[in-house]
Amino acid sequence: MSSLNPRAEGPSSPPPLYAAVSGLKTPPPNGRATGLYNGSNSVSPRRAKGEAANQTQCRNIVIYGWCRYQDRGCIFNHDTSNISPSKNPTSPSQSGSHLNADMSKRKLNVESASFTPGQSPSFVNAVVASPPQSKLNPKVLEAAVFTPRMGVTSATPPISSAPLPQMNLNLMDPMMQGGGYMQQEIPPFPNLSQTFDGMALDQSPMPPNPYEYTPVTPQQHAQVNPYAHQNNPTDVYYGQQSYTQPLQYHLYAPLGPHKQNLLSYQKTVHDLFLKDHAREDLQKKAEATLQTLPNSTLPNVDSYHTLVPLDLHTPKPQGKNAPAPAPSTFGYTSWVYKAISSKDGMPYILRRLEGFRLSNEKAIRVVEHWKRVLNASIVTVHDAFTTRVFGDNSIVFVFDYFPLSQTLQEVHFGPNSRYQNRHHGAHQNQTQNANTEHMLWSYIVQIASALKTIHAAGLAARTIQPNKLLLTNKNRIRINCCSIFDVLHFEGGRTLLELQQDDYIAFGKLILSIACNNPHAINNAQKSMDYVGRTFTPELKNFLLYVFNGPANGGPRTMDELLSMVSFQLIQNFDSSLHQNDVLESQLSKELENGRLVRLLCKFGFINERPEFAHDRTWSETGDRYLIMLFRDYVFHQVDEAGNPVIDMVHVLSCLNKLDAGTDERIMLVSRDEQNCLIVSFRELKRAIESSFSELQKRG
Ligand SMILES: Nc1ncnc2c1ncn2[C@@H]1O[C@H](COP(=O)(O)OP(=O)(O)OP(=O)(O)O)[C@@H](O)[C@H]1O
Repeated sequence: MSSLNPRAEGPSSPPPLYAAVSGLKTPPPNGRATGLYNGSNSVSPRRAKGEAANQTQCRNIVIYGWCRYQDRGCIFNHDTSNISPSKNPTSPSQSGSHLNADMSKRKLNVESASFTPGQSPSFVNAVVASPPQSKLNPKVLEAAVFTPRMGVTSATPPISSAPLPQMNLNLMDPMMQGGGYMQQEIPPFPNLSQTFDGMALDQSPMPPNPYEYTPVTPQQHAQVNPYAHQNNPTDVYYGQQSYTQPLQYHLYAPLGPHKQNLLSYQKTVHDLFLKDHAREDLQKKAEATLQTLPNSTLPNVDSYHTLVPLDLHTPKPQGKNAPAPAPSTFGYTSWVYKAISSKDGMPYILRRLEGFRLSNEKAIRVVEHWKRVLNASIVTVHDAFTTRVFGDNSIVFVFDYFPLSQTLQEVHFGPNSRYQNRHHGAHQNQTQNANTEHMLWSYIVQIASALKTIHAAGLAARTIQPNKLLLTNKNRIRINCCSIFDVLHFEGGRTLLELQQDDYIAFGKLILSIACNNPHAINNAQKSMDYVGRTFTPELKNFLLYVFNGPANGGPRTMDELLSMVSFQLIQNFDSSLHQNDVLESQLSKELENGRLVRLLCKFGFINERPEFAHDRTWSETGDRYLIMLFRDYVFHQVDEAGNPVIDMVHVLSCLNKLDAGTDERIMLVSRDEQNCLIVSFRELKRAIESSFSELQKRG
């Protein structure tokens, strides 16, 4: 992979309080490395033949100035007197901003060795803790941290009892630290086994040894899979259970179902977001919901305003002398409006029946019963009232609104139906038949579920017909206009049992007509049933025979009997809907954090390049702003070795997510003139952005 350098112009040398590190390896390609450097010379320096171990300088002393194993069996020499102060990174004399004066001679260039992610933490420890102008052999800097082999294992005290190096989380405060990032004791890898909710930190013993060196074979180098969890302490992002990182719920997690033809670590940008067709569908629905009618003369009705007529395909009378329109299913001219409720701001459907006079007050109270009937396959009715705002006596029913829904009449038998070319008895291939049957069973299960609820509530649907079933999504239907017939025919004189039995027959007629793709299939019932028998499975025919003829014993049809007949289909439909749920949840998870990222980008935008503060030293030259500027380059302005812009959305998203999560992963920021490098964690960057933003707010 090619090495990437930020552009060689723009923000150059940092303000002095940031100590720089020069002569480092090039930054990670695309900055996406999640691990730490493991240079090519990462093997431990060997002792000269014959040299006693206790004569060999302990490498932890050389690098860190101390060895945590000194009193616990480390067999190497811990005498610090022969180490020059310049080699001791904790020496105050070496800290501070003046370090960067000499040390940026070696520029980064494309010849620099590339960064290899996922390795030992030694590199950053070494680099951050060691002043670059020291006389240390660079190989020492690059060497893996040395872990002494303990003499007698059984006598070794548990690691947890050893004092851990003191952590100072206030890494960014140059006053406190006297040297910016250079002087920081790198906190050990988070020890603790954190509970899953990320709240309680378990301070129990046995933290992992942060300095442990895990050898990596060349083969492993070649096959580094950034998503693999190898129980390696450097895998802080991909193996979180084992570590005490706060739970990284800010990061996008790859929920299934997944594409099979990609390698396990490959992703496309589209994989990170909602599928295009789902987005388009939702956007169209949102647009339809918000649609208004320009220059509308429609009145406000009760507490509903912004009426938009929806049943435009049905010709309606225009003007006083226009001929009377054909009565609707309900025997009255019917109007369907989308309207917004001023009570809750939600869209609803108002179905107005023109010229209806309510003769019995009790009739409209039936709607109260219906309001309590809740089923996913029923369009819920919310209210009913009479009104004269249209200049006549009208009754209005209020229903849930499902944007861009169509009736089954329109979908299967309308002029624009995609099923219109299939005529009754026309030859269809096996796949088409299987698809049609799948759809029919889906309809059957949903209607049966709705009828079960309705009948159990002591009501009858009375509107099982193609123009009163709404298709609100693929194969997703709902019974519409429930309650209307109950109000209109309140004193109809028919028993509940009769009405419920009628529901079964209407159910059968609907399924038969869709199966035969003919709205009048029932007119030639025998021929239609023969067609169903030839084309579909025997279960479908048996279902139709049951709803048309009733049980063999001549008794009334019951929902329980019907449901037991279709139980296998119920299970299959349930399974499909669970799959669908999984798909939707996976889609949802992709959009989960978008708002968060937009907020983060807004903060970036507010902070960066503020011309009015360009000459304000307290704003433009303090460390935070410089750091944020370099980070902006790191995220957005990467170039390849030929100087071409690298447009890598995944890199941007991954950086922003880690930034917002404030992870401890460190990255190297390089000034545009390549004179200065900073090694900084996302946690520090997050703190810088937060403090800059709050300072901006104070000034605002
Ligand atoms: N609850 C609803 N949510 C969204 N749109 C609806 C709803 N109810 C009806 N519609 C829309 O109104 C249109 C007309 O519905 P309607 O029930 O009046 O059908 P119709 O074929 O005109 O029946 P009728 O002959 O009884 O008037 C439907 O195509 C649908 O787009």
